[in-house]
Amino acid sequence: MASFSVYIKKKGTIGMKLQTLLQHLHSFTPLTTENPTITSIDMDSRDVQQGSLFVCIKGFTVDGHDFAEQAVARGAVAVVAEKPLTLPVPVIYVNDSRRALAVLADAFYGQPTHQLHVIGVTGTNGKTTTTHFIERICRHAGKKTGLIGTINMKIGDETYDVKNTTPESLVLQKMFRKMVDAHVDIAAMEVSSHALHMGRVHGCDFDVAVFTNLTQDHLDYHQTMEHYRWSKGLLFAQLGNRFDHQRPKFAILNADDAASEEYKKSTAATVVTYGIHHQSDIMAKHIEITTSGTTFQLVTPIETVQVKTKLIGMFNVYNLLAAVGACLVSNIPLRTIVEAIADIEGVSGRFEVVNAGQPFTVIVDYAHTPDSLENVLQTIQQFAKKRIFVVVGCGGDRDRTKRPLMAQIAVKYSDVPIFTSDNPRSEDPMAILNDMKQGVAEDVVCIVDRKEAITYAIEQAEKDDVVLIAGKGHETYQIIGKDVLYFDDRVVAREAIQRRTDQ
Ligand SMILES: CC(=O)N[C@H]1[C@@H](OP(=O)(O)OP(=O)(O)OC[C@H]2O[C@@H](n3ccc(=O)[nH]c3=O)[C@H](O)[C@@H]2O)O[C@H](CO)[C@@H](O)[C@@H]1O[C@H](C)C(=O)N[C@@H](C)C(=O)N[C@H](CCC(=O)O)C(=O)O
Ligand SMILES: Nc1ncnc2c1ncn2[C@@H]1O[C@H](COP(=O)(O)OP(=O)(O)OP(=O)(O)O)[C@@H](O)[C@H]1O
Ligand SMILES: N[C@H](CCC[C@H](N)C(=O)O)C(=O)O
Ligand SMILES: [Mg+2]
Repeated sequence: MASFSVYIKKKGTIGMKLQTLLQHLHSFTPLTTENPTITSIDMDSRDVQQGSLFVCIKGFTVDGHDFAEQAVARGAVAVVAEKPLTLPVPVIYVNDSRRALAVLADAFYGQPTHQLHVIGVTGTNGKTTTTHFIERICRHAGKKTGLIGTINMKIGDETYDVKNTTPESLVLQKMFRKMVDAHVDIAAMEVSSHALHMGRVHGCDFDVAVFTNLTQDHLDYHQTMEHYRWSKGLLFAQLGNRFDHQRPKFAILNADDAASEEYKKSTAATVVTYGIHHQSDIMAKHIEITTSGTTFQLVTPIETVQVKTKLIGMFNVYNLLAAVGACLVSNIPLRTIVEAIADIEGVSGRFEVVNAGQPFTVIVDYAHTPDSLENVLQTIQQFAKKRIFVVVGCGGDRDRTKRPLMAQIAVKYSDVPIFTSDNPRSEDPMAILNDMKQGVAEDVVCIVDRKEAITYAIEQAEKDDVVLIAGKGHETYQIIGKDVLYFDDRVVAREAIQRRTDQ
């Protein structure tokens, strides 16, 4: 709360004196005595308006320092930089401008996470699903909620577009401020390994940290599984190292995933475990999955209750257990949680059924990792009466080593695998398909155009078959080269079904 008193809000604009703001950069001795009023902080020169403090970030693509002059021309009154710059406004030099940005943003927006109950969810798969479950349970309990993740950011019903699963610190702190101003009680957010490693969440005062699972993804960025596991572990290691009984911190860990042992050791927070196979604080027992839903006995330290949900798939039982753990330590009554779970429909693009009256089942799912693809296909195998088709591709400019693995899984668990493009980005779509083919011995149908691939599957499918369209889920675009083209698996599938019906 220290800086809250200096956070000024007048006539719709906010402002803070430069010298006051700089006091938060503790290791820094200001070289300037100038003291302009800072009305915004920006990391993108194109967003700068009069009164901005522009922070130069060395990116993966370009160097923000190269845009400092442009930022000043647009009205920046001070600049934070790592390298010498000659500018007509004060320049504040720091060793690490991304880290400085996190500190400044937290201070500028009045340390909003100190005034919110923040639940962070990390793990390879299930972050979006689990945060959405937490949001729905909290709403059912009458709480005003905030949500940050892959699909969008939300305050109550209001939605905001996102570029990243976990945005940069500046975007995050601004959103948390908005949440505090809107009287949000609980915010649930996805915390990606990239964000943890790049320090996008420095300054976020999490109350609860949740771990879903760890399997292969993002080796393009992390290089090794050890680095990936360690990066995710930062959420637990940074969860506060003191026992503030007014504001206890909790780590909710998946006892069935080996990485939890490491995370348990790295956190000083109270650990609550959940699981199905290993003894844990919160457990699901006697699980029964049918095509219309799942029931299980939910064992908690409070009491054991029966749970009924419309969701299917063992992975969703795990996601529910993670959400139950997060909500219980956030003081949501168990009975309310169970009531809410009974109402939960799926999450957009996650095991989403496309029904246009066809005699076979079409499912769109965001599985884009080997483990998620395997989980989804295993779930489909449990209810499929006839053949399973899978239309799948792998993203360009992403972990190449997962391509042959995903291909192998598609072939292993389906009768008709069809390899196609996901988001090729800057890569040659044929080269991605070739990487996939390296994983399989036999010839697989390859149709580079995703629309054609989906259409092909739908035209071949017969009564009681299941068509899984994997990888893009809720996405409403396809990135080919630098072009972001409108594309929605659900719409393409529906149109293909319609064309077939009309024939
Ligand atoms: C590899 C990576 O993480 N890149 C992130 C990075 O972009 P970048 O380094 O390329 O930025 P840049 O374009 O070089 O720009 C550098 C600086 O110059 C500034 N600039 C640039 C142009 C200009 O005209 N003026 C200007 O000031 C930029 O605003 C920026 O401050 O910084 C950007 C701003 O924070 C991010 O949006 C961007 O995420 C890109 C879109 C991305 O795809 N990231 C992926 C890998 C990612 O982070 N994924 C995880 C989720 C994974 C999961 O769900 O499992 C995520 O959290 O999203
Ligand atoms: N707990 C889980 N374990 C394994 N697979 C899962 C789990 N939950 C969901 N999945 C599968 O992973 C896909 C992605 O789920 P979700 O979007 O919740 O994950 P995420 O962690 O948010 O992914 P991203 O890293 O892209 O943000 C789902 O469509 C489903 O196929
Ligand atoms: N958060 C994931 C999403 C991948 C979705 C998939 N459709 C792709 O483009 O690879 C990533 O950025 O790696
Ligand atoms: Mg997500």
